[in-house]
Amino acid sequence: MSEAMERGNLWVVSAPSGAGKTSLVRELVAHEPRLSFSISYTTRPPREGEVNGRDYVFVDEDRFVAMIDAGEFLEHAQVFGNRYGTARGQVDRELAEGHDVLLEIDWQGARQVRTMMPEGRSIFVLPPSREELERRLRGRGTDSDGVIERRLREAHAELLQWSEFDYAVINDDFHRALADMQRIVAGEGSNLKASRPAVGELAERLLAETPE
Ligand SMILES: Nc1ncnc2c1ncn2[C@@H]1O[C@H](COP(=O)(O)OP(=O)(O)OP(=O)(O)O)[C@@H](O)[C@H]1O
Ligand SMILES: Nc1nc2c(ncn2[C@@H]2O[C@H](COP(=O)(O)O)[C@@H](O)[C@H]2O)c(=O)[nH]1
Repeated sequence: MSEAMERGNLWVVSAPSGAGKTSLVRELVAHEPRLSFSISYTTRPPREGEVNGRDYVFVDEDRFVAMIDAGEFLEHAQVFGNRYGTARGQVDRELAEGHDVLLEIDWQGARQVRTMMPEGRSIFVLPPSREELERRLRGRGTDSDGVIERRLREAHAELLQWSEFDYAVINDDFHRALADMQRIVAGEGSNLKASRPAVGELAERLLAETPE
């Protein structure tokens, strides 16, 4: 008699733009063979160096709306003036095959996933300061000043959600943050209840530094 395959775990990672979640998640997935990264769909134009099907599936507005109408998204949202969404089929398949799946999505998507898949676990990544967040966005060199300013403005709305997540990681030192994420996905991390005082203090400071 064959044993029933154990379903994989769903992980959601969110953070203000520029906090470093993509960099952390890429490293995490590279070191964790059990974990697969869900490639999102977006209407945002590709940045230099981004590859269709690796970084995102880049689609136009009509295709995105057709996918919404066909119920193909697990979650989707308008973020910084573009649409982003997670295709349901791939995630369901991976989980059914026993793989853990990681979604890197904004707070609106995280909220939708929390409602539909409450068994999922979520991680919020915080930058060490607003100044460092801006330095990282500018240093990345991928966005115009206008886009960077919009992302910094909208950091406030993202930061307001920190306490809705199960875990928080402060991305000050990259390797320490990566090690924290590795512990969390291995089931050995301290949840937010345990790390709440330090994280709460930083989150409040960041909220004060990033006006609405
Ligand atoms: N701990 C760190 N220290 C210094 N720089 C970092 C650190 N983590 C990430 N970075 C850098 O900060 C920049 C932003 O990182 P990244 O693109 O991963 O952010 P993000 O949160 O995914 O942003 P977005 O939501 O816009 O995609 C990158 O240039 C990255 O190399
Ligand atoms: N709700 C969703 N948000 C997503 C998804 N994929 C990415 N994102 C978020 O968008 C912003 C901007 O990303 P960028 O690549 O343009 O810098 C970032 O905060 C992501 O978390 C998704 O499928 N759904």
